Amino acid sequence: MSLINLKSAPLHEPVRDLVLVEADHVGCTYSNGAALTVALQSATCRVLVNDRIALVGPSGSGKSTLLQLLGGFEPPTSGCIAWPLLGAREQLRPRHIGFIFQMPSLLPPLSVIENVELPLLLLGESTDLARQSAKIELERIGISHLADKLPEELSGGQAQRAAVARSMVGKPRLILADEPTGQLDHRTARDMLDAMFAALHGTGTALVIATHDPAVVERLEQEWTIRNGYLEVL
Ligand SMILES: Nc1ncnc2c1ncn2[C@@H]1O[C@H](COP(=O)(O)OP(=O)(O)OP(=O)(O)O)[C@@H](O)[C@H]1O
Repeated sequence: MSLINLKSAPLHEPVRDLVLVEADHVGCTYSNGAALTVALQSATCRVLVNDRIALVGPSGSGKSTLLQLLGGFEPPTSGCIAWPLLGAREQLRPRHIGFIFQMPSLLPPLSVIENVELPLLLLGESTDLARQSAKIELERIGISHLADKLPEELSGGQAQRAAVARSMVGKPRLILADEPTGQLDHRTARDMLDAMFAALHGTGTALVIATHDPAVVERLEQEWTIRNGYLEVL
């Protein structure tokens, strides 16, 4: 459970010291030529160290959009987002924020272990250390046996577990996951969440998971709901 109900809490110390990301009346409108889609409207929320948050809502309600804004992929079209503990938007990934995409996102020419070690290599880690860390992460997520496979040789669920390992290998302080269990059967989903929670235990790393799965929601401590682009933070 979050230490404090932050929706209304004033930003006094020590609350300020715990804020990984905060969105203040954030909106996002996509424009494709003359067509405008308002995906998110005036969303206000904060993620603290150690939070475990489920982001729920109907398909098309704006969950992915909010996660991508919190992950700093794009600036919002209105409102402000800040990452007080993490730094500027350009420096967030992969060092501070791990992101698990809804769609398959492994690089096709690289093996599973090469995909998983890549964030560390991009951060300047030595090849030996990166390989060692990637092996440990694959073990944690239970897919060591897939290390040398190419993405095209994986099932959707196996590819998603590799993406989870990749998101965690750099020990980010915030993990944003877009439907990470969407392609997994119940047992595999449960095992993967067990592995994620075990790996995150005691690290302070916060987790926000967009999901339609009630079994995932009940394992998290807070629930945010989006409907038609409007976010409700309980
Ligand atoms: N790149 C884009 N260009 C235009 N419209 C977009 C784009 N991305 C999303 N949208 C629209 O923004 C709205 C919110 O989409 P979003 O993907 O955030 O919803 P979601 O809640 O994550 O849906 P789902 O549960 O199906 O993944 C939808 O109407 C969608 O069609």
